[in-house]
Amino acid sequence: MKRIVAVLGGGSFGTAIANILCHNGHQVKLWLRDHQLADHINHQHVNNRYFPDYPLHPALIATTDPVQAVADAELVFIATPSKAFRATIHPLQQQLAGKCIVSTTKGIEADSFMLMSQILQQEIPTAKVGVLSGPNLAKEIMAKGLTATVIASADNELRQLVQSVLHCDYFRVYGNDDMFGVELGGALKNIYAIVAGMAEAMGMGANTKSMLITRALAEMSRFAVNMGANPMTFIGLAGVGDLIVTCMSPLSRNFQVGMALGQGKSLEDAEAALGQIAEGVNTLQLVKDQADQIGVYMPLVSGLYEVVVMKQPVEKVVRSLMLGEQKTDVDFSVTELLARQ
Ligand SMILES: NC(=O)C1=CN([C@@H]2O[C@H](COP(=O)(O)OP(=O)(O)OC[C@H]3O[C@@H](n4cnc5c(N)ncnc54)[C@H](OP(=O)(O)O)[C@@H]3O)[C@@H](O)[C@H]2O)C=CC1
Ligand SMILES: O=C(CO)COP(=O)(O)O
Repeated sequence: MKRIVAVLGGGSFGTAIANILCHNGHQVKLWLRDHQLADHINHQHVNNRYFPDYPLHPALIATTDPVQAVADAELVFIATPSKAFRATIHPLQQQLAGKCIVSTTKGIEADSFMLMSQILQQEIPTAKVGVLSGPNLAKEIMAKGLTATVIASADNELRQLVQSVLHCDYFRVYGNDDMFGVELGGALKNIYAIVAGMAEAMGMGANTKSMLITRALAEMSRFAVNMGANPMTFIGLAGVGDLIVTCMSPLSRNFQVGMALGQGKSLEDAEAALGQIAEGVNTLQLVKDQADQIGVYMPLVSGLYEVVVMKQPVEKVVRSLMLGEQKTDVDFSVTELLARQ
C-alpha cells in the first residue's frame, strides 16, 4: 500500500531513508533548509552536498517548506542533529499532532538530558512515537549494501508500519519495544567511536580494539540499565551492532573525529574538517556529568573526557586506565537478568 511520508532533514541519513521509501513506492517529501540543494534534488535527482556520487529516486520531492512537507503525511521521520531537533518540531506542533513520528537522531539534548523520543512526547503529546537505530552507515545504505535496523516503539502498529514501508531486499527492519534502550544505545556508541578512532590513529592492534569495543559495551549497558533500559537490548543491532560498525568503520564521522584527535589535531579543527555532525562530542560531556551524578563507573567516558575536555596527554590517560582497579569481566549474571524479566 502506497503511503505518504515526510522526512525532516536532508543530510546523510535523511536522504538515505527518503531514498529507500521512494524505492519502495511511497510518496515522499524531504525537507531541507537549502533552496539550491532542494532545486538540485528535484531537477537533477542528486543530493550533491551529501551524496554527489549516488543518484536519487526520481520520485523524491525536496522542499524547504516544513509545513508543506508534513501536511499530508501519516508518517514522519526526523533526521536532524540533536541540537536542532526541538527547534525543528516545535513550530510544527499543530501539523504533527496525531501522526506517527520516528526519530533517527542519535543524540541527547543538552541541559535536559532528554532523548529525542522524550522531546517528541513532550512537544507533541498526541503523536505515536518511535525510534529507528542500528548499524546504519548512510553511505552504505545509499550503495544498497545489505543492512539491518531496529524500529523501537511501545506502539505495535507504528512498529509494523515502519517495517512495512522500509523493508526491502537490501534493508531489513527488526522490532523492539525497549525504545529507551535502543535510543540510548545509539547515542552512547558515538562516544566510543571517538575512542576507537584515536586508537586507530595511534596504531593500536587488534587486541586493543577488541578490548575497547567489549569494555565499551559493558560500560554503555551499565549506564543504560541504571537509567532504566533493558540490558538485553544491548546484545542486539542497536547495541553491540551499532557499536561495532561505528568503532570499526572510517565512514563513521565520530570515528573520523577520533582519528583526527589521535593525529594530534584540536577538537575544533577536527570538527571543522568534517563539515558534518559528530554527535559523540556533545554526548561525551552530557554523559560524563550524568554518570558522575548517578554514580555509574564509566572509565572510558572519563578517560576520553580527560583527553578532549581537560586536555590531558593521551598516553597518561591510557596508562591510568590500564593500571586501574581490577574488575570483573561481565556485569550481569544470568540469574540477575532473569530476575529482571
Ligand atoms: N549518517 C549516518 O550514517 C547516520 C546518522 N544518524 C543520525 O542522524 C542524525 C542526522 O545525522 P546526519 O544526517 O548524518 O547528519 P548530516 O550532518 O549529514 O546532516 C544534517 C542535516 O541536518 C540539517 N541541519 C543541521 N543543523 C540544522 C538546524 N539547526 N536546523 C535544521 N536543520 C539542520 C543539515 O542541513 P544543512 O545541510 O543545511 O546544514 C542537514 O540536512 C544524527 O543524530 C546522526 O547521529 C543515524 C544513523 C546513521
Ligand atoms: O550512527 C551511525 C551508523 O550507525 C553513523 O555514525 P556517525 O554519526 O559516527 O557517522
